[in-house]
Amino acid sequence: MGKPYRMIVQTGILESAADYLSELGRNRTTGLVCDDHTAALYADGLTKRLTAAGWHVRRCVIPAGEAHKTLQTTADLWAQFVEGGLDRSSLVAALGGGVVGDVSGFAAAAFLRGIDWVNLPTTLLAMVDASIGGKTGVDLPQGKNLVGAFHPPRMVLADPAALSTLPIGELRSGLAEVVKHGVIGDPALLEACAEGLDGLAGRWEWLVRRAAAVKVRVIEADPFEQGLREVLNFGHTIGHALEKASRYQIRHGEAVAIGMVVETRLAEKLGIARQGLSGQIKAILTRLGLPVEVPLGLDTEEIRAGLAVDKKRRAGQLRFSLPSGTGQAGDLQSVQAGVVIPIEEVLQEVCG
Ligand SMILES: NC(=O)c1ccc[n+]([C@@H]2O[C@H](COP(=O)([O-])OP(=O)(O)OC[C@H]3O[C@@H](n4cnc5c(N)ncnc54)[C@H](O)[C@@H]3O)[C@@H](O)[C@H]2O)c1
Ligand SMILES: O=C(O)C(=O)C[C@@H](O)[C@H](O)[C@H](O)COP(=O)(O)O
Ligand SMILES: [Zn+2]
Repeated sequence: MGKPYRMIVQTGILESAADYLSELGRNRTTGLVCDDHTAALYADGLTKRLTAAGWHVRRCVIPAGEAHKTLQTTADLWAQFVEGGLDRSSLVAALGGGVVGDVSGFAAAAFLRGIDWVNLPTTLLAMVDASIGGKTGVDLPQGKNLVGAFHPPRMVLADPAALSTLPIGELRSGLAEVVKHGVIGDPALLEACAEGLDGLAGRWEWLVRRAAAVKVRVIEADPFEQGLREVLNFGHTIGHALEKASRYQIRHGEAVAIGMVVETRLAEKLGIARQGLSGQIKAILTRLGLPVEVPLGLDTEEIRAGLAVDKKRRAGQLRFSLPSGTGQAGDLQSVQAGVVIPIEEVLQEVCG
């Protein structure tokens, strides 16, 4: 296990990020990694405050979007780190969503054989999921997240105030992972999500804390995915294949939403899930405005190719993390990992 690190969820915390980061050492250089959008929205304020606190800030901007979660973007970042004079005492600070976090963390993991980084998540998805647990990495043309490293951040500061500028489609995408965490281990999250977006107004800090807490429980028990952590992949075996087959036109959370419904139908057919569970999950996702059906027009062979490279496979067999019911508070037993299903059966369910 890496060094323990703090995650703080607090509205307005980005305003005092410099104070928190200074706990990790002073007068250091930070490579502040943002994408086009977070650079325009949040980088100036943060740079000013970090500079006032004695940090030397080198801003490194990457293009926004999953299509840029690549080795090329990582190589561009490494070049910016060198030009910016980053050394082994420097700190990479990822200011953005899951894409910025995954690429920055991976760049930090390999730069000079590994330097510290912190995560300042600005999307709901990154606050409740991507910023936690140290999975970093990039996509290859062959599939999602195929290259990466476990490299936990030194600190995570999540500021729900940043959600005020987040486009609604991105907010919905993050809610899919909240629903996933609800199924894994917190019925209160599912009840809140069943109220729809209007019912969540004014409750974002509560929601982020509660959803993040489920992931924290899982990764504390199994940081390097030796077993239990695979439950966090519920919806992802199919979700990742759909993302790739859509050339990343489907957002990660949207693909996971569809993946959770289809994978729960498979669980019902296998007798793992009680009948009606897929309908219950589908109703909550629909209420949140998330897609629940595989879009027409995706190429079956592309989906097959995406499934075939899933990282949970063993000896050529696809393994799924499937729910039996919805989680009980304090219990992480509702999703069963390692369920083997033949690819033709899966494609039949996905493509009809
Ligand atoms: N490492 C992990 O454990 C983990 C977990 C879940 C997901 N992921 C990965 O995370 C990625 C998805 O993350 P995401 O949904 O945050 O996507 P993203 O990083 O692409 O962000 C979505 C969009 O929102 C913009 N944005 C970010 N913050 C904003 C703000 N506050 N206001 C306005 N716009 C803002 C971004 O520029 C981008 O256009 C996927 O690559 C997925 O594989 C990783
Ligand atoms: O942290 C995990 O473990 C997860 O599975 C969380 C997922 O939501 C996330 O999308 C993750 O990036 C998937 O990891 P992968 O190992 O399937 O690439
Ligand atoms: Zn995910």
